Amino acid sequence: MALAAAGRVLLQAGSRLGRREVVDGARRFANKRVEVEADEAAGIAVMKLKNPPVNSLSLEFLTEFLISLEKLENNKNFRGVILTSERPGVFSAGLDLMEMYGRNPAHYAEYWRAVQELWLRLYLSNMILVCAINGTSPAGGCLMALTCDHRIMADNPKYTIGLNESQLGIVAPFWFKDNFVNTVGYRTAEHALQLGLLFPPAEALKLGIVDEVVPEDQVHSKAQSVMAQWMAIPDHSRQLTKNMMRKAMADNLIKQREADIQNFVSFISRDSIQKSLHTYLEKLKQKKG
Ligand SMILES: CC/C=C\C/C=C\C/C=C\C=C\CC(=O)SCCNC(=O)CCNC(=O)[C@H](O)C(C)(C)COP(=O)(O)OP(=O)(O)OC[C@H]1O[C@@H](n2cnc3c(N)ncnc32)[C@H](O)[C@@H]1OP(=O)(O)O
Repeated sequence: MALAAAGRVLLQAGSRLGRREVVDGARRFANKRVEVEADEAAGIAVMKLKNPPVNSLSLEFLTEFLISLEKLENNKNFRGVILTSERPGVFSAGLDLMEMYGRNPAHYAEYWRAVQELWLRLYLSNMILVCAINGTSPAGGCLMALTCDHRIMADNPKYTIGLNESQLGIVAPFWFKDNFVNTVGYRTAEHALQLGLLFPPAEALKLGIVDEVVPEDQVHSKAQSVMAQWMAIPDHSRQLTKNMMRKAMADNLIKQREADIQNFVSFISRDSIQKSLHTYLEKLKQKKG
């Protein structure tokens, strides 16, 4: 119920944005920040993140992404989604720092609800989610990948993935942490989260953050072939199994969703945390100069 209500709010927000949907022969639809190549006959869609320059998860991006995902969820012909970036090199730079810096508490609360919604929708999706990680994927970008059923990363040592929040002076929320612990195990998570480590593909594979590392030009074909394997499993048994594995963790957030929002708002509003974010943003700018 809570999920459905939040979804409606996002849909309303989406229509307020007034984006015109572009339909290309029923096989492709797009809003400004997400491109969907939908092969209804095959039952597979490719969702490409396209929020330049670095696919940060801004409020507008989250709204558009959730609307696109919901369209696919509502069409029973779609059984699988491949998530990837329209801009190879960066899968996603994670949460948009500008949504968490210098804003007011009401904005922080609205933003955090949308971030929660993204995680819940992806984590509990009945569809098969395969992540084709064709670039760097820190923090919230890594979280998106962690919600998927299978992760394939491009074999480029320049790309990294992980939860680096502590390097920014912020803390990965408990549900980021739970998703990570369930993927890599407690000790690895404890170590990586405290240090805010980002891992290149070979190490990410060793730790189980990703399931496969393949040459960069094969990420998409590999994602398609993995999807074909998963599609061969009957939906009902796969979905019931997925739900059995994931429901408890998602319920843990659902039951304390409002408290989590309040925690986030009071944490992110602290002067010391705003100062840390300021320093980090300056560092990002200086890197350029
Ligand atoms: C007690 C606890 C209670 C509650 C929990 C509390 C808090 C939890 C809070 C939050 C959790 C947050 C999770 C996150 O996802 S935080 C985001 C982490 N992301 C990063 O650290 C990535 C930062 N970016 C980079 O490292 C690089 O940009 C890159 C490697 C992704 C890409 O490098 P490039 O060289 O290709 O591009 P840049 O020149 O660096 O960037 C271009 C442009 O984009 C801006 N930018 C980069 N990342 C972000 C971002 N995440 N959000 C907003 N903007 C971003 C960057 O500043 C440049 O802007 P300008 O062109 O200079 O304007």
